[in-house]
Amino acid sequence: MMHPKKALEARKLGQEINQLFLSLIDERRKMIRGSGPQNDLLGLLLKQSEHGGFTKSLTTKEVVDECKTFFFGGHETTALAITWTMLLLATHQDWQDQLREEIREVVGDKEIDVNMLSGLKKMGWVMNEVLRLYPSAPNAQRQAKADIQVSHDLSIPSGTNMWIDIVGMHHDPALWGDDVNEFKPERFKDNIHGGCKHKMGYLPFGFGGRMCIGRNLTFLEYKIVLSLILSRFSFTISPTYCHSPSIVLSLRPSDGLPLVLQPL
Ligand code: HEM
Repeated sequence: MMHPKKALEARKLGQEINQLFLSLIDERRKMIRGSGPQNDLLGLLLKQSEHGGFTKSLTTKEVVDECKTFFFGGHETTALAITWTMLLLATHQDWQDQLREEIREVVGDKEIDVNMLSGLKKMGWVMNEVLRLYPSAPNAQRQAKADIQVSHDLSIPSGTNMWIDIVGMHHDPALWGDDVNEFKPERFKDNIHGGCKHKMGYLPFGFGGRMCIGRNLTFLEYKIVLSLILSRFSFTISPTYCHSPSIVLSLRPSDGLPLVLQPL
């Protein structure tokens, strides 16, 4: 249970966030009346909230909730994936060089373009490996809708809430082998599961019908941001860095990630 003072603070913060989204929604509604709907996510949600469509209309509270899900689900997860990548590239200069070389080959002197991103293959392996070692979303949740008989001595009663430990699965030597804790992006070279012995053992974006809806956008953002950084700077880890990953909903470095950047 949360300390009452903390609970009060959390409630106040929650209200502030709701208020912030409500004012953004209000502003956007006024804009829509002036210049018509906009086809970004908020524009589409508001169109649905005002005109319904095939399904029922969304209430303003539901629009606020959707905004919160997308904002919190979409922002920090990608930012953390890039953060942990910076750590691993700072401590694995060979991979930093390989990615820079790949960017030179694929992007060259041109401005980066979305059609180039699929050519950044090694960067894709690196992202997969970073999300294996440091999954930004460290667990997924499910509720049993019926009694489940997992094995002869394990049954899960209907209604049980389950936390699926993604960090634990991604660090299980029985699934990955003795080099489980090593940074080896080449695991993903010819294998989308990274060579994991169980096809459900690698789940950075969850699974099934509720799998992360933003995963393709993440790959896009990740590759663009990383290409821009790598083509402008080389970097090493600052001597003040203290390795202390912690789970506060997401998996983050508790004392930040100080780096030493060198312009190229
Ligand atoms: C590295 C980046 C990301 C990671 C690791 C990540 C991970 C996850 C995970 C583990 C889930 C739960 C899936 C499940 O329960 O099976 C999830 C759900 C979700 N994610 Fe992401 N995510 C990322 C980026 C994004 C982005 C960029 C967006 C949107 C802009 C986004 C939007 C969502 C939404 C809306 C859900 C809920 C889907 C639903 O319940 O149907 N995520 N994500």
